[in-house]
Amino acid sequence: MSYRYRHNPNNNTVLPMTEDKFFIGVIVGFLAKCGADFIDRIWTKMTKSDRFCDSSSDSSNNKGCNWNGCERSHSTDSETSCSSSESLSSNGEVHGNDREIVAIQGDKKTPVGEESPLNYDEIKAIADFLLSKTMYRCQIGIICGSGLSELGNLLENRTTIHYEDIPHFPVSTVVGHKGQMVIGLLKNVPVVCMQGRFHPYEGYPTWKCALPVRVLHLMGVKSLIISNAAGSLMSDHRVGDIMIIKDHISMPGLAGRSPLVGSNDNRFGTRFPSMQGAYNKKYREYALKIGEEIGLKDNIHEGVYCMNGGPVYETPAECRMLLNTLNINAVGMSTVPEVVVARHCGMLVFAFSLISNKCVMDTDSENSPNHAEVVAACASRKSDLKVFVERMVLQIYNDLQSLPLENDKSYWKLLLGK
Ligand SMILES: O=P(O)(O)O[C@@H]1C[C@H](O)[C@@H](CO)O1
Ligand SMILES: Nc1nc2[nH]cnc2c(=O)[nH]1
Repeated sequence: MSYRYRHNPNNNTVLPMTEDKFFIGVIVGFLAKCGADFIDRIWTKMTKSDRFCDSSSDSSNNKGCNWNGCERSHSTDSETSCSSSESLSSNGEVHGNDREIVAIQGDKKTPVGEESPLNYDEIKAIADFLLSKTMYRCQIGIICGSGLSELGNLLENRTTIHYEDIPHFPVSTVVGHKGQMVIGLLKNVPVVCMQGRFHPYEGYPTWKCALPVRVLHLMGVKSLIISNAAGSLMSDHRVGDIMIIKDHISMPGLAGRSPLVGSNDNRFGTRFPSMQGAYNKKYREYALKIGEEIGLKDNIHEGVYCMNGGPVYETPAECRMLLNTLNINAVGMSTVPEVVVARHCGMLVFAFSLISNKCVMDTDSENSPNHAEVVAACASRKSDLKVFVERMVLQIYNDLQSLPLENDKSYWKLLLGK
């Protein structure tokens, strides 16, 4: 009988063992190692990249990961791979990689944090994709606020593109935001209309809330009509009134959440854009005039809009502060990132709030705002808004036809005011 020797680490001796026992030991050791590797691979797959980037059945929530976390092919950033540095917390709730942070609730993923903005080429690719779906070349864009999506249904001969079918695009998660882009004719004017927007409280960074504006810019849009639902702080405003926005205060912007945070691409605009005259004066004058002409003289106002982060509505104490200290007229949770990005790239902006509720100033009041009322208030004004927006589109379109050519210096003077 031949012997092999085995080291006993307990007492540092060498024990003899028969050759057949030795080979059985080698085979058992080999199988144990393979088993451990296999389990390790399965565990890694479950907890890291595959689970993080897998497409789940819920398209509304996995989109951010699929398009933006893993499949972005044009990025100049070398860290686009989805398995770069994700981590799973012990309670399984928050994952992150260099691209984005995703909150997991059950099997749904919501983007909650940092992700680098799309670059020029990526945004151009989205614009080209959308242009390939239509023969219209639109100079006017419309963004519909909560409950205001009906405006898009006015378009004739329209093409509808759902946000989930647009590469790199976020998806709408808020009631009253349809989540689709329509391109067609409004009073014979080619118009592109966003039926639904994105808000920071949905988990989107502000650059992503404003991403569609850059897309519209690269599609050729020159003037943007932006609508929102807002709570009014003014005693002379009524639910259903229109407030033409003349200026804004941006709570997220002042807190460092500007949509322009990050590297600046001069092809879009300058590093330090001015927001002076952001809300085009001529357009505001047209709107007041049109409002009067269509019988809304007592229902149309001008004012300053404040963007809050939401999703909570303001407390009565906050409402008193916004009115008495900051002189704000109406408050909402959107619009400003879109305006900032639009002005950065030289678009002309007209924005208005549909007053959907009166802000409650009294701490002991029984009244409180809710989203169903907000959406209903906007819907109840739809026929007036239809006429108002149609008239604005015609007026803006007429003006655009008399704009100088883009390579003329006076073009940029007109657009940027300098
Ligand atoms: O998208 P907008 O600003 O029109 O929607 C407002 C703000 C919140 O999203 C929602 C609150 O009711 O309405
Ligand atoms: N922040 C805020 N947003 C709104 N959107 C519609 N109404 C309101 C409101 O009262 N406050």
